Amino acid sequence: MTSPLDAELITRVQRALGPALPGRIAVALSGGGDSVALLHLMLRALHGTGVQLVSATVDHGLRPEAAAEAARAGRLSQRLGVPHSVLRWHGWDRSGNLQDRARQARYRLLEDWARVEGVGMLVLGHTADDQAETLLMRLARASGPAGLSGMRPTRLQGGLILARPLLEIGRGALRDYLDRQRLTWEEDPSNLDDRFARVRARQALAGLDRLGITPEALSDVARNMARADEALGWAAFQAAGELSRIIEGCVVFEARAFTLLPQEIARRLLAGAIGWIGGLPYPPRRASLERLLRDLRRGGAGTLGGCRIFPRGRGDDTRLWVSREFSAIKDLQAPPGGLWDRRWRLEGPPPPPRARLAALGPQGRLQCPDRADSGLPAAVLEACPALWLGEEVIAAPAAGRPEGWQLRLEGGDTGFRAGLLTH
Ligand SMILES: Nc1ncnc2c1ncn2[C@@H]1O[C@H](COP(=O)(O)OP(=O)(O)OP(=O)(O)O)[C@@H](O)[C@H]1O
Repeated sequence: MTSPLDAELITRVQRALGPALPGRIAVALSGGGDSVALLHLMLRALHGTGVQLVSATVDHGLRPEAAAEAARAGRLSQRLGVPHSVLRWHGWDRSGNLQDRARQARYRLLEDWARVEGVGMLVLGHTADDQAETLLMRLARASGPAGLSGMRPTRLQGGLILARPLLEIGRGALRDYLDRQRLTWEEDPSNLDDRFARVRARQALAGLDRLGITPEALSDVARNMARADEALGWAAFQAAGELSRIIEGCVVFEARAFTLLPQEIARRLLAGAIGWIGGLPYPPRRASLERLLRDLRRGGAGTLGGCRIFPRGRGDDTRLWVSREFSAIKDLQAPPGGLWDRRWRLEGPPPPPRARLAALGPQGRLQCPDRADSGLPAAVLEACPALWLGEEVIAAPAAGRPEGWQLRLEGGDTGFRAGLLTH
């Protein structure tokens, strides 16, 4: 018999998973209470669907008892009829922040394993309490709507769906479930270590309850913010369609219309353009972007994230260019057929031996007598790729010297606009 409390949890998990399920789903099983509850609830939520469940535990090899814990998690999984794998991390080279490195390694190991196993969805045991702690930590960083959206319930990562079906369920309800099912779990000692911001956030949350700031309320805030963030992304996408063009890999805005945009939309467009051109792993910081926007609104220029941002033209014809910054790529080289600056290829006849791709730069620009015909600003030309042999430019298609060569933007020029929807 399924109790009403259990039935409600199962329904909430089913609703979070959605109707379109892949043939194989994997549970990231740390062995802690949340993911043990997740494994058990997934089994019941998927009963009768024909979906095959598997699980894996990452042994980071950082605590002596970790291997035994992973083995215990494995035995529990097998006992429930769910095939289990242990994934070992050997990679810490004592550089960087251990927690961060371990987390990145964990996600990578789990994702790689899931792909090999033919898994379409990997589920993680983050709860409403984890979400609330994340939100508190982001408040401390004065995040905007994107940051305050917290962790997303689902995310597509290289063809694999990462899902968090417990994200709106409190840890307390899960502990009660574990007790009712007589399931046992491991306590992670780092959960009590208040050197970690997350642990301090958890302790602070206990005091906020009296104000009605509960994990559930914060998790609702995250959901509301996610919707607002999505709408802002959509508005930025629309605005980009109306007032931007891609020219030689630069994003070019109509300056007047750009300065009339709401600040948040202008900030997103600028962050999107800089992210796309500069290939940054993280968007530029909000404060730097706002400073730059203020300068641009006054007719100024600036550099940020390996890009140069400047106005050109007069009156209503003024355009705002976001271009690669020459000094950020001046030492970058690639073989002629290779990818240069992550996004450019030069296609053409067989190149002479020892030819190389590099930025045209100020020296190269002077070797292109027809450069003015391109109508491109000097800063743009200097940051464009050219084919060099020693000190000589042998082709620079953007600067009026194609010599049978063509520049191609890897992935086309839709990346800028598409990125506005996903960030
Ligand atoms: N060692 C592990 N092996 C397998 N899955 C794990 C492991 N550690 C964590 N997970 C998965 O990640 C979920 C969240 O755990 P935890 O909050 O410790 O991880 P995290 O990835 O560090 O979270 P965050 O990204 O919020 O820092 C767990 O419920 C579980 O599904």
